[in-house]
Amino acid sequence: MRVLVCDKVSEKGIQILQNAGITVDVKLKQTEDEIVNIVGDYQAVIVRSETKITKRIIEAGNQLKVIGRAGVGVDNIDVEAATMKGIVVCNAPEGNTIAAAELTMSHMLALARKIYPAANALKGGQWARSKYTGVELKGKILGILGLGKIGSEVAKFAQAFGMTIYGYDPYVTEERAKNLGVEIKSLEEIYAHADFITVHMPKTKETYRMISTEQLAMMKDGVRLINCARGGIIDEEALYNAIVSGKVAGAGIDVFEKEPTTESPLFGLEQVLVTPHLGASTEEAQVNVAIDVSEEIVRVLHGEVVRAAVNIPSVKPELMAIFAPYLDLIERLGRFIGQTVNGSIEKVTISYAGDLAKHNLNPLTTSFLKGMFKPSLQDSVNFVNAPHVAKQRGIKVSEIKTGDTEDYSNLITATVETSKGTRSVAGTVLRRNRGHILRVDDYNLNVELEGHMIVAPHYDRPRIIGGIGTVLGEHEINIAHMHVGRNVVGGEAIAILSVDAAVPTEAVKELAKVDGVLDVKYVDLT
Ligand SMILES: NC(=O)c1ccc[n+]([C@@H]2O[C@H](COP(=O)([O-])OP(=O)(O)OC[C@H]3O[C@@H](n4cnc5c(N)ncnc54)[C@H](O)[C@@H]3O)[C@@H](O)[C@H]2O)c1
Ligand SMILES: O=C(O)[C@H](O)COP(=O)(O)O
Repeated sequence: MRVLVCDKVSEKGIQILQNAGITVDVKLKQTEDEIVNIVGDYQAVIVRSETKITKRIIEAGNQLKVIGRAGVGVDNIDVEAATMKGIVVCNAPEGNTIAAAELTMSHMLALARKIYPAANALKGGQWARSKYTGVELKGKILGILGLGKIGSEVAKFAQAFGMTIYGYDPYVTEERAKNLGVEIKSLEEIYAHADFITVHMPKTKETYRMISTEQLAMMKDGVRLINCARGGIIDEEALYNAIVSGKVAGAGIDVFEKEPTTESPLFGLEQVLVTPHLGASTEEAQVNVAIDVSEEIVRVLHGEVVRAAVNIPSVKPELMAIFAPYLDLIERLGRFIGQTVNGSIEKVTISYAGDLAKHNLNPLTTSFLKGMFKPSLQDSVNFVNAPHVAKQRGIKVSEIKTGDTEDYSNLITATVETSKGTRSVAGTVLRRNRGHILRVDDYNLNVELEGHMIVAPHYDRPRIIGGIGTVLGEHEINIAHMHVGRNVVGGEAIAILSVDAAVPTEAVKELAKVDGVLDVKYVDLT
């Protein structure tokens, strides 16, 4: 296995990959074309924020299984293109939190005390004390937009300086904010009252230029702004104008709309303190993120559970112990359905009953979809792209949590509606963690979901089962188990056979001709 490292990462991470038997090629500062030419030889790529992993690169990466970001932001990776190709995108979400929060505080303190212009003046030969009188943080209001990992750390640091913290984050509860000592406020309230405002959210359609001329005008005179998150969240031109007009007293900017950059009107203003995207650039953070992303890449390449994938649901290890047998069961239910329905699939409803229903069931539903598409899409569908394949095909997927476990500790029922009808299967995990199918449509049964199976709805009358046995015998296929489910004597019934070998298409056709057999499907669960 080979990993291509496109941006500078700590040796500690590279050692982890090498110790796992992975060949590591470090090729820095490559153009898109250069990467396109070589990426086909690699199963994994590692980047920081410099190298852009574009759709072209992803399309050329025929063996790519994972793109690792040694850091937080994945806006330099075309995650959608990776997802559609079934490539895991993972990051190192925690390793540089403290580094970025400390840089934010550095900017805040430096702005408050005018350290940058004062230092420059002194080095330029001016002993100008009164010109560089600053303000204190104590007693001031800090507005934090984005109360995730870094925003939360900044809140803690700033409280230690005696600041009052106002926070805005539509995805954070009042309870969590209260625990952090943050007062949740609207954006308007923050703009009206904050002495310092710092942004800590990802760059999205919603956050791009979310602080522009209109918002700056709503702010308190003399406000100081900090952006150590992503370039473009604060509109650079609007900021420039607001500083020149005197509305904004200062700004600390670590990230820019266009990177790298060595030219910006902001660089000409002494009230602006700039750093070249140094938020994560501490020795400690670089070791942390390199280790985290490398371990994640080893896990992906070894087929283990991924912890920090941004495009698949990750499962905590303790939950994984509960989920593991059900992930296997539900994938098999999906494969069973995928091979037994007629017509094109329009809707999938999965009902979960029992203790399982307490958890986020996204990984289980994804596993079902992966299994359902597997017979038609083979290896082009995986845990990463299965929900997107469903969406792309216009298939509606929903989950229901119910209480009725029918005496099993957990029961999963999947119902698939197609252009030609509905198929429903229910299953659970029984002895030795084996997945069992307990119901097909209205028929109750109990069959282990494995190996080669035949599903044959038929009329409940003599000689049909015998006819099926004769055909299989003629093809030298041994029957291991057989279960027949029926609801009304003489009505319709279903036969589910477990057989010891693959059933050739010819045999399936012959089985379908047995008088009284309504349909025959061969299910391969090997
Ligand atoms: N300067 C650097 O070198 C550096 C280093 C690390 C991280 N970062 C960047 O800092 C930012 C925050 O990183 P993090 O690790 O704290 O991420 P995080 O995911 O833990 O937190 C981001 C927070 O932003 C919130 N959010 C999303 N949209 C929002 C909106 N419209 N308004 C308000 N809040 C919103 C989310 O709910 C979340 O709580 C990211 O953009 C990351 O890329 C920069
Ligand atoms: O999102 C991040 O983790 C930071 O922006 C750090 O980027 P870097 O790894 O290029 O320093």
